[in-house]
Amino acid sequence: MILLDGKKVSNDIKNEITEEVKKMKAKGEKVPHLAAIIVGNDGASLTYVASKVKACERVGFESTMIRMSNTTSEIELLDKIEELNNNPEIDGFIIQLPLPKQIDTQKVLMAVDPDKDVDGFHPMNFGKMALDMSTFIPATPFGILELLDRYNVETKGKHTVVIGRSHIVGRPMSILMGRKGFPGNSTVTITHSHTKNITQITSQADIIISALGVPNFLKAEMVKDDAVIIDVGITRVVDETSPKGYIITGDVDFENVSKKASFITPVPGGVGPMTIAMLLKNTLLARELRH
Ligand SMILES: Nc1nc2c(c(=O)[nH]1)N[C@@H](CN(C=O)c1ccc(C(=O)N[C@@H](CCC(=O)O)C(=O)O)cc1)CN2
Repeated sequence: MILLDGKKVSNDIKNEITEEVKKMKAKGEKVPHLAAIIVGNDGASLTYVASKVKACERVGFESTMIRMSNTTSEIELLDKIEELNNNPEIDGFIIQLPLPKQIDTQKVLMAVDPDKDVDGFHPMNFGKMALDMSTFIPATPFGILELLDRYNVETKGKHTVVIGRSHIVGRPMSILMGRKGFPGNSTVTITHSHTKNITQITSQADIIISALGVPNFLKAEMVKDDAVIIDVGITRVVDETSPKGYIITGDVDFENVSKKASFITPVPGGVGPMTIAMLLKNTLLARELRH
């Protein structure tokens, strides 16, 4: 079994981006600037945005974090988005998800200038991705493609089963794994909460990408020998004995599934760190497209 080490690969990517930024600085160019809007006080979301800001500092990007209260109205958020759309200093920005209930997420994401949409969530960018056009690919699926690429995991002609159909991971992942090129060219099945007899489907898969958010959902008996396992789950499970009071748990029963897998991502240290690295890549791309 080979561990797909997202922590290591994301560090490699950050080092590569740092070199690009040094070249920009040497030419007297302005460095990429990422902004992140966070609405509310969700602990996990605050951690992720803090990691994004830290990653920007590490590679030499500028960053701006905008905190808005939990009671922010949709109009107030749309005004802030308009401000960022029109701010020439900002190359790309994200709105950290999930958003509080009073805000229509889809409406908000559609308000982002597609050229600054470094999360790749705007329908125009999603459509471009589906049509194999060059665009911002959502960071988590982009990170998974990069991991498969850097570890030379064969995807052509394989059967990929995606568990979960979220707009952020499952849906784009299913499109990307089936597209022409590498990684891709695989035959994709997408499963969700209404899928019947899921074990029958997962046990035929060469590659399983689980983005369900149910701790230890994928058991060894659901997986065939030598399958490639990508675990996108990052659930915080209460654990009084750990210093933080919780442990991060993936969708995959790692201890048992890893004994059968050919390649597997750990949680933590797998797909999560790749998400941040690929957001930086998208921000670099946004900067290049604007200049
Ligand atoms: N606007 C967005 N919102 C959300 C996205 C996104 O891509 N754009 N994805 C997730 C959250 N996310 C980034 O925003 C994210 C999740 C997890 C990690 C990560 O590095 N996880 C670590 C564990 C960290 C921990 O202690 O909690 C790991 O897996 O090793 C990074 C980014 C939803 N929202």
